[in-house]
Amino acid sequence: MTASHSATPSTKPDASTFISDHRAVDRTKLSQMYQHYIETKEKYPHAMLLYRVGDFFECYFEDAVTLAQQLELVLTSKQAGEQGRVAMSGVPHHSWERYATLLVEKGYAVVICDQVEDAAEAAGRLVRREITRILTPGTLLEDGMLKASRNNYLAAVVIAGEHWGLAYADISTGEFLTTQASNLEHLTQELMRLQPSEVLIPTNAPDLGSLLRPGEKSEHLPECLPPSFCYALRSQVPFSQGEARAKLLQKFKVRSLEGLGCDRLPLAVRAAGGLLEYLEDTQKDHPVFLQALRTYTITDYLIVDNQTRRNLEITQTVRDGTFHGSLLWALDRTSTAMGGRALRRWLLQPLLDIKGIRARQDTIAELIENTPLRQDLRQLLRQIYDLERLTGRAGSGTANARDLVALADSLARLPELASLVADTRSPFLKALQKVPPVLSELAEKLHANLVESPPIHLTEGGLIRQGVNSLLDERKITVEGDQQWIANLEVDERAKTGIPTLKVGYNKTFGYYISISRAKADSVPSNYIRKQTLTNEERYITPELKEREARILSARDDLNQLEYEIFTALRDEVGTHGSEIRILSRAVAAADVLCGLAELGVHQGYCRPEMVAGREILVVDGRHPVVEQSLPAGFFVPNSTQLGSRELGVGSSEENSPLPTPHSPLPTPHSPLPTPHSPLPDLIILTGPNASGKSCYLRQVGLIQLMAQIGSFVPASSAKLGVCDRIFTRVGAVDDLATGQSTFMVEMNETANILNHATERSLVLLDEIGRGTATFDGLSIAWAVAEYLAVDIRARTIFATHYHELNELAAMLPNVANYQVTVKELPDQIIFLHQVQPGGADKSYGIEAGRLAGLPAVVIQRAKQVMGQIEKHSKIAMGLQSLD
Ligand SMILES: Nc1ncnc2c1ncn2[C@@H]1O[C@H](COP(=O)(O)OP(=O)(O)OP(=O)(O)O)[C@@H](O)[C@H]1O
Repeated sequence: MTASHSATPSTKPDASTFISDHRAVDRTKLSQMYQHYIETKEKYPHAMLLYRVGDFFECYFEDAVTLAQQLELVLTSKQAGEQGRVAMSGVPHHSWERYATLLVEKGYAVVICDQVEDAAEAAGRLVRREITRILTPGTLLEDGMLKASRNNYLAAVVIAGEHWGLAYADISTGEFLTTQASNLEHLTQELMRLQPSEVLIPTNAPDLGSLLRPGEKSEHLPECLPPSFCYALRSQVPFSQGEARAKLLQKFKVRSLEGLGCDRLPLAVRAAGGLLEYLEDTQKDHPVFLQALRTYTITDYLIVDNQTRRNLEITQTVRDGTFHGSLLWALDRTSTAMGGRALRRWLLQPLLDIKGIRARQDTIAELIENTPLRQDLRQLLRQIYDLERLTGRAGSGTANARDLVALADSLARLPELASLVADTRSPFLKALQKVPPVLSELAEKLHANLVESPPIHLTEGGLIRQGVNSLLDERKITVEGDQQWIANLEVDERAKTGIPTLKVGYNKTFGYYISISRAKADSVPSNYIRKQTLTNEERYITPELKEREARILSARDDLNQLEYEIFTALRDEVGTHGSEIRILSRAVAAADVLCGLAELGVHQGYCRPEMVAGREILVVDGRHPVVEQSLPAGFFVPNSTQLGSRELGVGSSEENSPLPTPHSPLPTPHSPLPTPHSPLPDLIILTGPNASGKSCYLRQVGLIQLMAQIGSFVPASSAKLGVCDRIFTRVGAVDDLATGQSTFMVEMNETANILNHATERSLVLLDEIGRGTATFDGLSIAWAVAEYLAVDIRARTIFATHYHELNELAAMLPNVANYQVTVKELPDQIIFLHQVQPGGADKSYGIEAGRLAGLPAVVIQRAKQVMGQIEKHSKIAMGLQSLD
């Protein structure tokens, strides 16, 4: 590697000494290669062009500057003909994938222009180069560029007023879905759920084809699209109804879109068609194999907005964004990459349909009951590689021989899986029984053709077994014979010359040679022709050796070419079975998720929740699934929950005593605590000292509900749960500096969103409201919000607060109850019991918490004095008292 290519931090070069703008050059003065570079670059003005020159991929002009800056490489220059020096930066050819991945992760599209012939073949003329790959964040296939545990989505969006269409595909797994809905907020939420790597938007922007990197602003980016994604600006044409429809009909070889479920969804069709066109445009040489388009409806699933997903730490923690400590981390016992991705999808899209939930529960129950089946399945699943992605790579012609061997190994396991589940009742497991015989035959064929551990490179031979192809075998015998001749040559020549250190060697530049130490150089035979002199040795050739070499090299090239052809035919054959393999992959993924959940249920002592159509959330001895796993066994204190049992408008008149109308004068006090026979509350005011466990309890209830709606068993001794339509959370906000919003404004926006969208079927979890403003304002808002949720909406709500005044609501509203997290107060310390019990706390122990945190004693003393005074003269307390 030359210094100019080394991956060391860039130093600031003197830009006046070279040209870094390709438009500023006189092309006629550039040497031929640079002319070709510019021609190629102009076809892909918005991508980084990596151009193969010998052992490096190089960038010139502005791309060189970007490459050096983004990847901290040295920026240097290169003589480009009479024109002078141009900016240059480069990376070693064997590690281009690593550098391309980094660029793609930073939101760049990368075009690979490779040499497609040997420099020697070109013999003086310009080496032939071609575009071999176009990489954009949403169209990756390469193993090393994708995260095994998550899908890599390419999305396309079409917006028409308040209506929108969204299509998305993972080209590595073949998933392709589309939907249409109204309300742009839902579009934002859907994109946040998917976290696409790239989003296509049709625009009239002048710089079509460009890729906006995350955070990059553009007037062409509609406001409802979150700035955190990469956006590709595309022409409107492929997103038009006519073009898009035609593209879909042609791709899926159907006469109407009815079968795909989107014939009446014009925006969904336009988005899907535009996405297909993009794939054709960027993946010319790597045809993308997609499964039939599926149409879905966002309201068929539990809506968990982004805020709630974050607060409940479903896929990553709030504190540091890590996977470790998230719900997914706590639940994932899957054995395959496909199962891991499916579990993530399930968690991000829980069900509303009780039947669907119960079907998953039934399978988990069966797998829990049948321990041998569960264990055997898990054991076998561990031996199955990523069939979805291996098939995708085979279909697009990017799979190597190791991929095909892994695929064959996995396909060969499918009949074993099928026989394991022969007696199952579960439709999920039954799906594994249907292994088309053609797939077993394919596995056999791949095993019979490919060697057990083939090399990564496809053009250097060593891929195909003996006996597969007679021509190949013949050529192998010739090459082996020639190699033996070379091996014998060393022995013969040593004997002839009497030089025991004589060796026969090979290198790429000189081919085969005879090497003799310089000390013996005088005694070489006369037919030796000296070729190279090194410090300690002389290298020779003989006419005979060269003749043999030509034969060997040409035979070897032929051999390698034939092996490559046999290999690509096999790979294409795998591609033709893509659909069958992917159908089974999905079955394997679902079985794996359910097996993992069963395993988890057994080891963590989870129960099967009874899913009902009503509104109740009844949990006996519930636990937080993540905190429980982070604490030593037995340390977590279980707590029960009873919320919202009454069906609205149903039941006895006694049970359904009318609630006060919104904002009517507050009613007279009611019994503050629910007795076993009294109706269960819709809203719980939860008080308790700092760090007693309020937040943990809130989240526990939300997580149990969410787990139940993916069909999982839950951490509790028993549970009866009505299906929720949405889960909302509001948890201590942080300043949103990016949008310039204060803590309080973020909090109010989130609260407004909840009050505007929650229904009596929703679960609302509020962790403090109104703390970011003056005490009176905060308390008043908290009171009004609680009242609105309990009276106007009647959403099932847990409201954790340090405003003990809210406890008075329970005395006035029949569907509000007070609970507290208890502590034991000793003379010089507080013991956290983490028990949630009926009743309201009357103390916060905030000053005590300050003492424990190390505030100076005088400050603590003074704080106690001030508190005494406030309590004595508290207008808040007086005001509320007067409501009685
Ligand atoms: N049920 C429980 N069993 C055991 N430990 C618990 C339980 N609940 C909470 N904890 C522990 O107590 C710690 C504090 O809990 P949490 O953050 O929920 O308190 P909090 O009442 O919300 O505090 P604050 O009012 O200061 O926000 C947690 O980190 C957790 O480790």
